[in-house]
Amino acid sequence: MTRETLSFPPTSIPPLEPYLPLTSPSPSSKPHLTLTYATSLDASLSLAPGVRTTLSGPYSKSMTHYLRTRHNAILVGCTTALVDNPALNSRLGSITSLDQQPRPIILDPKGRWDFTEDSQVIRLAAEFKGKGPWVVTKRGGETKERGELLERVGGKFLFLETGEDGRFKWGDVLSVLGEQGVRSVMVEGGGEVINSLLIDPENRLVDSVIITIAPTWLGKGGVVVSPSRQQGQTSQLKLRDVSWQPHGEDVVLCGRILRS
Ligand SMILES: NC(=O)C1=CN([C@@H]2O[C@H](COP(=O)(O)OP(=O)(O)OC[C@H]3O[C@@H](n4cnc5c(N)ncnc54)[C@H](O)[C@@H]3O)[C@@H](O)[C@H]2O)C=CC1
Ligand SMILES: Nc1nc(O)c(N)c(N[C@@H]2O[C@H](COP(=O)(O)O)[C@@H](O)[C@H]2O)n1
Repeated sequence: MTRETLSFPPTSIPPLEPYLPLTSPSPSSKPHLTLTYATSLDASLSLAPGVRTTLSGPYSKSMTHYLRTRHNAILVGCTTALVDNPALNSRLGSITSLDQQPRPIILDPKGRWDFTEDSQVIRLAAEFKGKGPWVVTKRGGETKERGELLERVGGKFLFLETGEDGRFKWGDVLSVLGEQGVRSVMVEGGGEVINSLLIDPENRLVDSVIITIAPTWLGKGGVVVSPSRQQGQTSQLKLRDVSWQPHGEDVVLCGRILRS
């Protein structure tokens, strides 16, 4: 498939800068986590689970590709990897080396992502247009064949234990990525990934939020961002240091989570 080449105007960078990871972070700190996704006016990420849905217009899309160059890694859940067959690289025309590409990370505790050499992210890594993905799984979620395929394109499996809910603790995910030298990660989705991140009790993991809001309603039945309220919770989950930036017909909301 021929992919487009994008450009992001340098004048659009300064308003984003306060929300982006430091270029020389302390090696001991946890990786900077930017939560970034595109949503409809009714908080949907897609029309339905399994339906890849374009929300970003051309300007906010190029912003996302710029953000991808400013993070060491880009993380999605295995349903997104399965249904979207995403590229997870940056297609900015200004990219000159593989070092500028983010490392794709797929959360896949049960080994559901059935990637082959034709999967976009694998093919692009083989063509040096993206880095080989790291698949975070539970022991038993890997196969020898998939491990070999990942290794051929510079990727690998990373192993973590899950809790009783079958999920990884987000703190463990960030620790294992930190041990691998990742200093910044942008989490793109999908719904389960974002909602599970937002119910973290202390909200100390998300450093900044950059959300593209598209002028459209997707209607009921979509994959919605709406974290479950914790038992007895009466407070709202709010943002601070908020800025709104128009990008074409979309608006980009930047902020940090207000900690209680
Ligand atoms: N508009 C946007 O910016 C984006 C839209 N999407 C859309 O989202 C939809 C997919 O979302 P969902 O169905 O909610 O699936 P998802 O992409 O969040 O993946 C869910 C799976 O990821 C794994 N997972 C999630 N959190 C985990 C955790 N804490 N520990 C361990 N494993 C974890 C589990 O295996 C779970 O079944 C797709 O339709 C996709 O197109 C996805 C990313 C961005
Ligand atoms: N920023 C943004 N806008 C949209 O309209 C989207 N549908 C998404 N989806 C996310 O981007 C991934 C696709 O990436 P590639 O273009 O294939 O590299 C998709 O899997 C979602 O994570 N994002």
